[in-house]
Amino acid sequence: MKNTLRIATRKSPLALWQSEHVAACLRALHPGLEVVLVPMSTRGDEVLDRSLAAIGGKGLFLKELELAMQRGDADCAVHSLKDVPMELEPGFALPAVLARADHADAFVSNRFDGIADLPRGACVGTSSLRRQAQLRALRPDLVLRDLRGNVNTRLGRLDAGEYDAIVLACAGLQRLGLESRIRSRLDAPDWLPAPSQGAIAVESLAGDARINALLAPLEDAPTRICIEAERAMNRALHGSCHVPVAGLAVLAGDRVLLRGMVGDASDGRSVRAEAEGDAAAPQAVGVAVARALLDGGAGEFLPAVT
Ligand SMILES: NCc1[nH]cc(CCC(=O)O)c1CC(=O)O
Repeated sequence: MKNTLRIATRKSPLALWQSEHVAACLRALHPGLEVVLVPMSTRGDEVLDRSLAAIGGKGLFLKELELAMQRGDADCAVHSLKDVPMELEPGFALPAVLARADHADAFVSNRFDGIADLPRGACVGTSSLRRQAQLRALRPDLVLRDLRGNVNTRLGRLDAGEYDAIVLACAGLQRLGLESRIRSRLDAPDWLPAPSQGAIAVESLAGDARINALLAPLEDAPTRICIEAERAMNRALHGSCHVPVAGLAVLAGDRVLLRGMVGDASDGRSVRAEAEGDAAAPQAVGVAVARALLDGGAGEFLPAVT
């Protein structure tokens, strides 16, 4: 068998950048390995006129890529980890999470430097319930409008004057060479990103030992610790793109500190909690923060937690 590894990827510029990045890392790690991309379209990319929540958000960007792996048309898939559901489909694994890039959100505008500078009633574009909840909490007067599509599409609509400002992930802008569009970083502790924001993960068939051995050296251990805490919190809250859950873990030596937030996108009320624990057991920290959030009343903002 030829020494080849095929990466299934979405076709958006950001997805292609991320997959090319993983391909370049793999070529450097394994001289002689031929690494090719298999670009494909997913439902999440095609349906742009409805919110992700309305078309059944969960795994929307993954399904077609997983089917390609199951058919044997691809060996692995590259994802933004924040778009990966908390529970993978049976038979799939995440053998590698790469070193996290910038985790923060970006305030992007052609006229204003930050949220505090927006005039009363200004219009901000974002379809993320998490971003909407945090904007509402800071500025109840803002008009929040949906904004979907890939990063370039969203910037184009800002530039066309449809919004006074939009919120995007810093990591996506940086990867696409658009860092100069960031007017200010929205960062912890005041503003929290999506769990796993800024981290790239590689998905594969759990039983594919040859591929998983090739992917293993891409892993970044500190990033894995942080995202395990964030994803355990999100899992315990039944978090998904239907739910405004935010969270960020940071490592300090052998300790991991996790901050979490659950909010209401319509009225800006929110609950926050944080916990610290042993970096050897990050999921316990995630569960502790989820419990503290629920004790603080977060259940009211969550559809399905029992
Ligand atoms: N929801 C789409 C998405 N998924 C991952 C990123 C950014 C890159 C990352 O978080 O790693 C983006 C764009 C955005 O939120 O602005």
